[in-house]
Amino acid sequence: MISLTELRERIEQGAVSPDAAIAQSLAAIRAQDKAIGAFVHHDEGARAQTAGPLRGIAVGIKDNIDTADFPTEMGSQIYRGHRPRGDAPVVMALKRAGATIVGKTTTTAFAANDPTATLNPHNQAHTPGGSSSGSAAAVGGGMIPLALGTQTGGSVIRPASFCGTAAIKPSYRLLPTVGVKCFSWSLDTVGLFAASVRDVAAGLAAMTNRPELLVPSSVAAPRIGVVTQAFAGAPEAAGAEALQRAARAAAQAGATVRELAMPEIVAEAWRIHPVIQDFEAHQSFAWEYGQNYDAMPPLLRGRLDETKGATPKDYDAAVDVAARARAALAAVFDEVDALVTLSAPGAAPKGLSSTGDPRYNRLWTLMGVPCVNVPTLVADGGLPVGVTVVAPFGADARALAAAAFVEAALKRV
Ligand SMILES: NC(=O)CC[C@H](N)C(=O)O
Repeated sequence: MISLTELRERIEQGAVSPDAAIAQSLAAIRAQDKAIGAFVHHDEGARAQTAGPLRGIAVGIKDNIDTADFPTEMGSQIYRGHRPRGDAPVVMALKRAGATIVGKTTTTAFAANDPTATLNPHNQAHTPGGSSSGSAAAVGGGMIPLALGTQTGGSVIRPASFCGTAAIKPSYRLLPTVGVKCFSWSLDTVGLFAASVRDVAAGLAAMTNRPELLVPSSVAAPRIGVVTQAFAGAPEAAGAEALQRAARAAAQAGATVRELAMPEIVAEAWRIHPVIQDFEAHQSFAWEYGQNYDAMPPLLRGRLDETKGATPKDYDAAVDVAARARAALAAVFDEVDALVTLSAPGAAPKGLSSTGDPRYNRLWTLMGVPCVNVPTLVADGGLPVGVTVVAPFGADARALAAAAFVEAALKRV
């Protein structure tokens, strides 16, 4: 993978020019993307900017995010050739920080569950995950140092785990979702993929102009609660092993580590995430579903067919559960600094019929809390498996620092 912070250091030292850094990514895309299929469109003529903390950094943007310089097709034939007039604010934030947008990365149609043709860069017989399939595969495959994705269920953290990249799903609304195709406005969150936790932090700090998000050179050992999310069912062997390994490594590095059960209302929030997602999706996709039914992606359409009966009363009750669960989860953090949990049930599933299961991701999306994927082990077939580090709402710096601690601890075992 291309490390953003290492590349930036080389650019600052004059060892590589910003244009050469962009050219390196374009060459990597040319060499690899025919096989992987991470990009929908990319610009062979992309050039570096001359100033800004992200100068020379080639970025891929998930194709459900508006760009003026590339079509934005949402992974759906309904939007074939669609070209927004302007850039989404998150794209402008990258440009203002000096980054170069080199292309648009594949998304499952409307960031739901109908798989793309993108392959996992570590093992082409497997899915890269979704819905941010192209962003995870492009960073994991060493084509670009930074990419944007979005998460409504588990669409940033899970593909990051499957493709062996670090990633952050920041606190809800830290990054604006204006100009992002809406799926569920209570859940949709823009996230970042990069090679390491420090790289992700550097990207987010530059985009938001919040240097406090950078990981300090030394991180104090955190108090960690390990959460198995038993309410979501048991993981596969590789998922369980990743969680154990991360917990053990953190403890050996000096962290206080203990298993933590979630309050019942938090488990209840896990159950009702789909009620909120699907009720809002019916409104978000009212035009596509109502006027383009036949062209809708089949899995998303089927899901909307199944959930047509949901009532405002069901939705309001779910919103109430979510609010109470957020308060209960905040209290959990009186006792620990961060949680460590599963990023996925196991390694990336074989084949391209599924992008994997978001069951260990969706609770945290609904809670709005920052989540960082830390690559943890490599399972059979060369497939990576990560864990998720979670911090309280608004404590993105703490999530990143704790994740960097776990990442460094894993390197020592
Ligand atoms: N965009 C999303 O996060 C929702 C898609 C789906 N629930 C998933 O996580 O795979």
